[in-house]
Amino acid sequence: MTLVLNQTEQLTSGLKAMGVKLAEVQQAKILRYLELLHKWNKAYNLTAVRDPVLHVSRHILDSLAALPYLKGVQFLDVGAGAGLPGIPLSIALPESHWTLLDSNGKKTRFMDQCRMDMGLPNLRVEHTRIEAFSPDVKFDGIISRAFATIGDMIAGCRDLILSETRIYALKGLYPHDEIEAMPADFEVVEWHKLEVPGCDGERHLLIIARSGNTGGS
Ligand SMILES: C[S@@+](CC[C@H](N)C(=O)[O-])C[C@H]1O[C@@H](n2cnc3c(N)ncnc32)[C@H](O)[C@@H]1O
Repeated sequence: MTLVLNQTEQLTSGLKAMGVKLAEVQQAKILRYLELLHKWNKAYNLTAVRDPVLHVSRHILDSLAALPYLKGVQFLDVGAGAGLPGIPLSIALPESHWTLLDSNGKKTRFMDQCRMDMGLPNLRVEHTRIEAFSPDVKFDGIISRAFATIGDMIAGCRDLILSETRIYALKGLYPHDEIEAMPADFEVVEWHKLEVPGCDGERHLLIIARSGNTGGS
């Protein structure tokens, strides 16, 4: 009970500090996700962050920090693991559609369990390697956190990246080397330094697109 209260308070104050408004039902879904993550992490090793007190800042608020910069309605989270950042973002953006993909069956089963338990009709889970994925939709945005270098992410997703697709890469330190090594037909169109309550260290969001895509909608 104490745990839930702590997480509730942390979530409420974190969202307020970030200027993110979520309805009560959305906040309840996020708290239920935290509960499931804590429960199944013990058995399935879903995230290296073991302390549930840190899950709010390191996982939920960190994921939601990308919220103001997302454009479009159809998103793919590559290497979503336990559902990050895709699950918090799909809860915050119920009108958009989210495909959460991972090659690890334990993790996709967990995400599917969350989808059913929490009632997330805008979420779809794919158990496959990104290189083998052939979707039946076009993505406006492809997002990842802690998945791969920018170059490897582009290589894995290349066939899914249309001229108007934006790639969102959540990073710790500013990835100078990765940007330098990026394929020549891609460019960084936006860079945002993120403030995440409760997270020490730097957080960056790089928005990348095929050259010539300014991201206007
Ligand atoms: C370090 S975890 C990050 C998970 C999550 N995005 C997060 O921030 O907590 C990287 C994930 O990428 C997945 N992965 C690695 N290579 C992949 C590939 N080629 N296709 C799909 N998933 C992959 C792994 O199974 C793992 O769950």
